[in-house]
Amino acid sequence: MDTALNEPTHEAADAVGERSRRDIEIAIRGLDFHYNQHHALKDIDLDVRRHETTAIIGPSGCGKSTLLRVLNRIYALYPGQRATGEIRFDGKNILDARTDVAALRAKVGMVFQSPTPFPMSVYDNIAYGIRLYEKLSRSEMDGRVETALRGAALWEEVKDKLAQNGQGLSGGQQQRLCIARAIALRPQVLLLDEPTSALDPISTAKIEDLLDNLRDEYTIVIVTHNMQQAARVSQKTVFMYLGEIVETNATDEMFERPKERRTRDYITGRFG
Ligand SMILES: Nc1ncnc2c1ncn2[C@@H]1O[C@H](COP(=O)(O)OP(=O)(O)OP(=O)(O)O)[C@@H](O)[C@H]1O
Repeated sequence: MDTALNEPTHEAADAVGERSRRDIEIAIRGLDFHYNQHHALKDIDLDVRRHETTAIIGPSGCGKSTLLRVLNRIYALYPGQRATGEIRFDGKNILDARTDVAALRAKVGMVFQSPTPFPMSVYDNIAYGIRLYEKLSRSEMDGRVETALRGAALWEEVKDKLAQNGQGLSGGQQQRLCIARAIALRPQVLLLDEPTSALDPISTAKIEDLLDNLRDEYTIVIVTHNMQQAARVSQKTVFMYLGEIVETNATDEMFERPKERRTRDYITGRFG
């Protein structure tokens, strides 16, 4: 009797299942990716949890950037690149041919390895993308630009230089400008492909702090070669090797008690 009383009811178990489904921002199932004949991602299954930072690590060429590029379908700009399987986001499979790719890219923003500000003013770097999607008054736009720059921890450094060319900022400031540009569109997900690899340690620390704050509002997926960085910024880590996911785990677990020998070898620097 006691046991029966202590066992969770089906309703309770369903409620837990429902809650954990709601916590998943992106559910990837059976994802394969080809660059023409090259099979770069093989049968990937992964849940990306909401308001968490997921780090993707693994040796060069294992498919980290490819996986990131599939999540906002940026690959679709290139002929010969194709993805099959399912990536469920916002209740739809984004690989479906009917997906509105422009709307998807507004919801799933991307920041690249090298800072890529547009050759225009700091202000217009932010306003440009917003204007593609929304018609705002000048004062509304001013507010959105300021909010985005504050969100990227850049406002104090550029508030008196909004008319200056964005390409004239320091490398670290340019990368935060790119983050501001992405969050100005109010995305749900931010994808970052080695965002600090071109930056000095102080700029890197600023971006890492920023990522910690951004997690309150966004779901973040970051590709990094730097294992200390993965350990510092993420809650979940994915280790990839030769186009497959070898291991996915809570970041602390992954670095303290890797389950797979290949993960252990990689994080202890035996290959990669
Ligand atoms: N445009 C392309 N055409 C053909 N093959 C490609 C292309 N881009 C990447 N690949 C191949 O796909 C595989 C995965 O590449 P990807 O860039 O995703 O790896 P990665 O883990 O991000 O590597 P790195 O850490 O060096 O950036 C590699 O074998 C790579 O050579």
